Amino acid sequence: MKSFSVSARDRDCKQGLPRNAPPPSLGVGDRIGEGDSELVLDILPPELAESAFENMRKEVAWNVMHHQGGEVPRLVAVEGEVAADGSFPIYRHPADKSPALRPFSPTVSLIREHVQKVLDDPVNHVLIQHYRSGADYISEHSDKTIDVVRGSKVVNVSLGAQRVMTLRLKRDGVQNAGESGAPRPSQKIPLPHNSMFVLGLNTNMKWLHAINHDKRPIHLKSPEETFMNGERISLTFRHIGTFLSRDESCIYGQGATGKTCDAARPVVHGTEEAAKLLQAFGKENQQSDFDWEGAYGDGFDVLHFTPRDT
Ligand SMILES: O=C(O)CCC(=O)C(=O)O
Ligand SMILES: [Fe+2]
Repeated sequence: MKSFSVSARDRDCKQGLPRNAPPPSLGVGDRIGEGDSELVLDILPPELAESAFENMRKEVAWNVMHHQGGEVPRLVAVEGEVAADGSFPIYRHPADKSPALRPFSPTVSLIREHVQKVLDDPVNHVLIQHYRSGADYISEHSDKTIDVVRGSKVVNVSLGAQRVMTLRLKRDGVQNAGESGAPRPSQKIPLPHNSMFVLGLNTNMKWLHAINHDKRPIHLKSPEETFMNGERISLTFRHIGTFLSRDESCIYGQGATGKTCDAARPVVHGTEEAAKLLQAFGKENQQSDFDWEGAYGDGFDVLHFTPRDT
């Protein structure tokens, strides 16, 4: 992908902004995060961008997802590439239970083709999220990379109302943090309709990202922000390297203990394994020098997590 020079705004950010300065608003051509992330506009041809939202409303199997016993504040769906033998990719992250993966639906398939062309890399899994209004949001987090093919990038396609992606340096990455209470550098990236935000794994390691809620009254919002009645659909495409067998009894690949299809092992249901993986997820959220090999390298064969841990 293209790389961009450091903008004046970013230099300010790296040197530490005055305590009350608002975070810089970044876009195309700016250095975002660690410089391995970028915003791409007009990712889909106009006809597809125009029809995709309404088609996905009908074609996608929307679910309510739970985390720590409560409903997450947006609707979600999971789709992916199902192999001839029925095996399929899994993306594990702290949720009480993720929706079942379905094969790519027609409109999502078309979007995926454009993403792969622009990214010049394959993606085989998508988490689709419907932010029904400005009240829906996703809390600050790092994407969990146990199952994401190492060195690949995560992509967020935005359709509908413009929302803002906020990046914030992890606490342990801030110089003189602690007693002095140094402010944590933060960046805001408005995500317009028909754009693609590319999250590099280095940025994911050092920064947290969120779509904060936006409860401003409608008259304070721009036409871009009230487009589609304030609703937004995002598609988070990933290249996943961990797979489940058709009947979900066996697991193999990058994030499992058996690294190849032949070495597939039974899925583990033990709470101890789940607690260990949740602890590793917690580290990935907190540590800007997260040791992937140390935390995930041996692999985990658990699928479901209990509500209490992370
Ligand atoms: O909705 C978005 O653009 C962000 C989604 C996200 O961060 C995630 O699914 O991990
Ligand atoms: Fe994310």
